[in-house]
Amino acid sequence: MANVLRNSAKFGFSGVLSQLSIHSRHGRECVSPCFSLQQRNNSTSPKIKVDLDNSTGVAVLRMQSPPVNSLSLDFLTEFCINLEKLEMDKSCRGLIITSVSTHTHTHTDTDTVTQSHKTMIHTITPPVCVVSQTLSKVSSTGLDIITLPVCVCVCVCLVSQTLSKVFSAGLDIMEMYGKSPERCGEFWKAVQEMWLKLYGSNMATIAAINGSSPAGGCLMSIGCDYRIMADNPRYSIGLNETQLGIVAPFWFKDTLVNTVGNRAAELSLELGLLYSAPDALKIGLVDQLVPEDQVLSTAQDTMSKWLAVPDHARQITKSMMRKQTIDKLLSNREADITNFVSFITKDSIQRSLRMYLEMLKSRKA
Ligand SMILES: CCCCC/C=C\CCCC/C=C/C(=O)SCCNC(=O)CCNC(=O)[C@H](O)C(C)(C)COP(=O)(O)OP(=O)(O)OC[C@H]1O[C@@H](n2cnc3c(N)ncnc32)[C@H](O)[C@@H]1OP(=O)(O)O
Repeated sequence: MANVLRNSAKFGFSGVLSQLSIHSRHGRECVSPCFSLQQRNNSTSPKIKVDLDNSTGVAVLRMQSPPVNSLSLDFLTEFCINLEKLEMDKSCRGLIITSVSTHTHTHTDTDTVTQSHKTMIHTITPPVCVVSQTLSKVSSTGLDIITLPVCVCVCVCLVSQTLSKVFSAGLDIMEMYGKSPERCGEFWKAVQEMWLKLYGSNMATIAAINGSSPAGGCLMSIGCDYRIMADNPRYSIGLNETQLGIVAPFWFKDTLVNTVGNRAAELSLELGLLYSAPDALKIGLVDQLVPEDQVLSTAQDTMSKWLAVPDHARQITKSMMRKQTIDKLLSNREADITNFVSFITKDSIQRSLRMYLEMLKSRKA
């Protein structure tokens, strides 16, 4: 654990703050007034909202990065900053990780809002000037000209963008597709950092899984001490990397083995299985199923049981269980980054990723 904390110190606040996103994948701007507003609301960053209840010592970290809480470099950086802050806050003993179902984003100055199926104008706060316009836009193929209705809002307006029913869609595939080796290396280092901080956390951690949680989303869940999942037939969870033509790294595999045992992990990884909530419960991938509207309250009740155990005893025991797995990555970090970069930049892997992305989009169409 100490190793983990020492290591994370390298990723100090000033360094990570300077990496904070200015643009999300969806081209939305996060300007500094938005950040300060979030701070007043006890949130520490735009893609993640954290509420620490000082009376219980329990923090709830809500992922709010539409459309699917994918783990981009920006997202991972913010996640690590938040974890680091909570870890250093002696009043925080427990952490619940979940996804919000609605994301509120603040825009300032002149802003263009495109009304798509995932975006709607939620509130417009006066003083505001709304001008209806027609926007001509060249599609990504460069062939079609499409016309979209837009509203141009001057001054301040609040926009609400709905998240899919996901906990997290895992690593942001766009971070692995068509990127330079340097950028891939930077991204992979952030993925490692997220796992090291979470798996090695001194806090008691509970994943309140209120949506689908494939691949990296599953890694985040099994990085916690306990998992409560919504009993919803639409949701699934698992390390499905092989289905994308990619391979789960050894520390993903080790975390899964530590959670469900060797045989279930072997089947699960080789076949790239995504489990329904009841099947995930059966193999021990999650610990408890509850109706969707009770996921967070159950996590809070469960957390009080975890916090009834004296911290030092729980932490030393956790370290004893996880240290070997953590140390294995710590002593192979650079080699793991090199492996990832050379694997992911291969033409054949890039082709697999492209086909997978196309499949995701065509499925929607
Ligand atoms: C031998 C040595 C090995 C060394 C190491 C090497 C290898 C690397 C290992 C890498 C490990 C990788 C881990 C990962 O996490 S990979 C990501 C895996 N994730 C998935 O497979 C999930 C894909 N997504 C879905 O299944 C669904 O989107 C959903 C999460 C179930 C939600 O479904 P739904 O509500 O219907 O939403 P849509 O499918 O319509 O998606 C909305 C938009 O979001 C885009 N999307 C979805 N997932 C991702 C993602 N992971 N990254 C980026 N973008 C994503 C989707 O395309 C839609 O975009 P659009 O609106 O622009 O069309």
